[in-house]
Amino acid sequence: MPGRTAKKYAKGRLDKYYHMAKEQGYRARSAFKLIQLNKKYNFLEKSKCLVDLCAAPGGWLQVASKYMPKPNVIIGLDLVPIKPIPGVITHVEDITTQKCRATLKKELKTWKADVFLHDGAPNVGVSWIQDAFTQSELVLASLKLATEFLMVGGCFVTKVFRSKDYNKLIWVFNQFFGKVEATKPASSRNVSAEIFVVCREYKAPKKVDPRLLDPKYVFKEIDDVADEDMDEKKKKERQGALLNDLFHPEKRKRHRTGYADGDYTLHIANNIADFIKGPDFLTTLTGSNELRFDMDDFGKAMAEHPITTEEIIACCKDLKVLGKKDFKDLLKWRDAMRLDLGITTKKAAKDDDEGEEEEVANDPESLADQLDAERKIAASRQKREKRKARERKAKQLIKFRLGMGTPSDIGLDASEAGAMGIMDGDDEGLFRMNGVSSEDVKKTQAITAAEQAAADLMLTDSEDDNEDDSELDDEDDAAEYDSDEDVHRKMSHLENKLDTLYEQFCERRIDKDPSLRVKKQKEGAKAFEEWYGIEFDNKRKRATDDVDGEEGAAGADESSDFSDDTSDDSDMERQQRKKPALKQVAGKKRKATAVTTPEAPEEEEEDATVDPRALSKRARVFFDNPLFKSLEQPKPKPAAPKDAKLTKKDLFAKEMNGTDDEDGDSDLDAVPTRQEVKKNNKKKMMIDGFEEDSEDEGKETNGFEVVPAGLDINGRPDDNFAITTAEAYTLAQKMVRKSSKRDVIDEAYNRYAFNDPELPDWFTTDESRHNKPSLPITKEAVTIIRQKQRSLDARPIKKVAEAKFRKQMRTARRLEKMLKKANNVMDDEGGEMSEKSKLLEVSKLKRKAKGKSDTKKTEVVVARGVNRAKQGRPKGVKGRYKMVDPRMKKEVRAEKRAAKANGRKRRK
Ligand SMILES: C[S@@+](CC[C@H](N)C(=O)[O-])C[C@H]1O[C@@H](n2cnc3c(N)ncnc32)[C@H](O)[C@@H]1O
Repeated sequence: MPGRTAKKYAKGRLDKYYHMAKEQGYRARSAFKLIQLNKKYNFLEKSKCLVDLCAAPGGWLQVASKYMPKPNVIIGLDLVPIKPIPGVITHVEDITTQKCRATLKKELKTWKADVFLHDGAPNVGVSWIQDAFTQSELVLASLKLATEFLMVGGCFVTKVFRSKDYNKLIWVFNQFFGKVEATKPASSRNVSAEIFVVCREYKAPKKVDPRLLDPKYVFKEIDDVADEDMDEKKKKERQGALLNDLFHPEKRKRHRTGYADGDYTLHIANNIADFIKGPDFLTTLTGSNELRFDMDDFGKAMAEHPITTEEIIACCKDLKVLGKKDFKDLLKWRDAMRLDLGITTKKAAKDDDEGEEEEVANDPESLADQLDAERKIAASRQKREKRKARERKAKQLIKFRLGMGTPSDIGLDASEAGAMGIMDGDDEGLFRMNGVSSEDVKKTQAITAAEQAAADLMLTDSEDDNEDDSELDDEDDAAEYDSDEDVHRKMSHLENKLDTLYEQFCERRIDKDPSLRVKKQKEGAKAFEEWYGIEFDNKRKRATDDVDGEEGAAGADESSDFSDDTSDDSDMERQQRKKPALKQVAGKKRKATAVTTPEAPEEEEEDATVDPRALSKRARVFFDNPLFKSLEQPKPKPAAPKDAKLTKKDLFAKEMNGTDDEDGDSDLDAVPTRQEVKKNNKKKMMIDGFEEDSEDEGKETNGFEVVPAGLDINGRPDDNFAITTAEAYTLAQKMVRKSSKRDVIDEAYNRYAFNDPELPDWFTTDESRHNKPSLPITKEAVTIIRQKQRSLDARPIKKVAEAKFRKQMRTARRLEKMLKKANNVMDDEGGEMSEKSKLLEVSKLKRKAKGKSDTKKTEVVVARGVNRAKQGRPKGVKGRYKMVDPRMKKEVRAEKRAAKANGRKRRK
């Protein structure tokens, strides 16, 4: 894109020297080149006459005028006019012409210049080679002028380009000057091929050899001499090197002496005739980008020659992309063409071929080397492909791990998947800590193993035998996870360890924190109650109260169930003997789904081992589910003697831990159906899901003590069972209607209801904080509950009522006393008091009893506002009063303070 390149180039030009030149008022950034050259060689300070060739726009002239001592003569010449600079003479001249010489002579007259500057650069537009050549010509032209008008010891500063002419120019300079130094000032861009040569101590020879200043001679003669001097051996060496460059361009050596000959442009096109006829055809071939057939008639004839194939023409169009074979074809074509044209004979051609073959054979890259190199390339390509395949596989494994692929994606077929533990069709996405299926375990292990293998692959890709290693690894992994039992064993071992550690952690925490201990106990009791019902807890409470009696002692023991295992055992044994059916309550909650049917036979009712009254509301709701109706009730088995010995706590612990014995099924058989519950309780009164047996109140029936729910004055269950929350109210409302009741029951089977009892403790503990259903509430329910709460709040609290009562009592006592005294006064047996004084005394006592003092209070009224300067009773004041003004109040206080202080002084 030319636009972009131009922009970039222009931008790159705006460097710091550009900005500095702008700031300091120089016309060109090149001014700094002269400043830096002068800084190094100090030629301006001691010169009085200076000639600047190719001076436009005048940057160097500005510098010269600034640094040269005054008065001075500064002459500037250029092809283009230079804007006037004070004290500087400028002319429009071509420095290569005689006219320019005449102008200069006219200006200088008999003077000789101290310094000659030349910063000429050919105007661009022609080819680079042409530019370079003209530059060299310009240099020689400027040198020619300098040799004519420079004074002895004078200085000549010129710009040259690092080209094949560079050394020749330096040689010429050395013929005229005592000191010749090439330098590149910092302000000269590195990308520029320009270099500045400072020639000092001009020798001013009386006779100048015109050939030294003739470009044709200077640049040609030396080249020809060199070619002639080149002996046969060197020629062969050069040819060999050129062939090497052709066949192995990647090994081509850089020309460190300067720019490669002719390598000035990006694209070099030469005439095909030079290649066919020229003696230095190899140089032409290596130094060209293109060999053109259209430069002259010879070329055109060559293009149409029958030997010239289209391939040859195509090859000649872009030589830089050709390979070894193409170059060989080109050389063969050249030989054939030369033979055909009669330039060479067959014998000479044969000799040439031999020579060429010899060169090729002498080439350091022999065929064996080439084969070796090619083998290396093939091996590295293979390695690269292997690495890429491994990386691809690893990526797919990661994808699979993230659930974005299938085992087939990672190149595992069914058997491999099986071996590695990846099961097809396994859609269980979640891993469980407990009860992990063998499939899950295998899958996890396989993924881990596969990931490990992938990591190994990624890490060791540089090794040749990596693949073998990884294969071995895979085999090892497969062998490692061959056995399900092994996997189970390992997993359960790990889980046990984890559980143990968690339990230890919990215990330590509870030991440290007493509040946690209390909480834990409460939770234990609550959980127990959740399952067995509140009766057991009530019994425990009662037993605690009844410590003195025999029963009380037993109860006390029972109450210690929660802390002492041994006492609990003995006591519960007794309980078990009494109520063998109790143990049948035990069973896993989730297993209980396989329990009873409503159509259970009559005789089985007797074996209904659990009294539903003993169950909590939650447990009953669970077992009352209509789902159980459809299940067949298996025949109950007699209670196992082992279980009979178990205590309630043991049973509870068993259930809470989810551990079960072989008799688990029989336990489950004992859970009663709703019909059984109804039959068992048909003589009993049901109150809000809790029963009361008035006859058996306080007694133990069917293994559980039945404690009646309290009733309020309206005969409704007391506050323990009252609807106190908006949730309960909403629920109750729903339960009234048949359809909504069904919904409630259905909704009760939610994810919160059936927690997997096999989940680890640490998980359930954490979950219990958040795993609660949010029950729906209605606006109406909220309003009712609020009103209820308000009415409750309106009632006086106990303490206030007590305080009021105490006050009343005190008043009553006071009145009693007063009455006694009043009676005494009235009975004045001595007759010392008059009737009037008796009345006065009685009324005084009366007031005293009421807590009122005799002395009337005097109200102090400040005389401000409406009362300011008011005579008589102030507004709105009854009884005694005293008018004061704010000032007086302060003065009175001050007086009091002073009096007090005086009194103290006097006392001292
Ligand atoms: C790089 S500029 C010189 C800048 C100058 N040194 C400065 O500081 O302002 C090169 C100049 O050489 C001039 N030039 C090229 N060929 C010339 C020739 N044959 N005769 C005179 N001037 C020539 C161009 O016109 C151009 O202005």
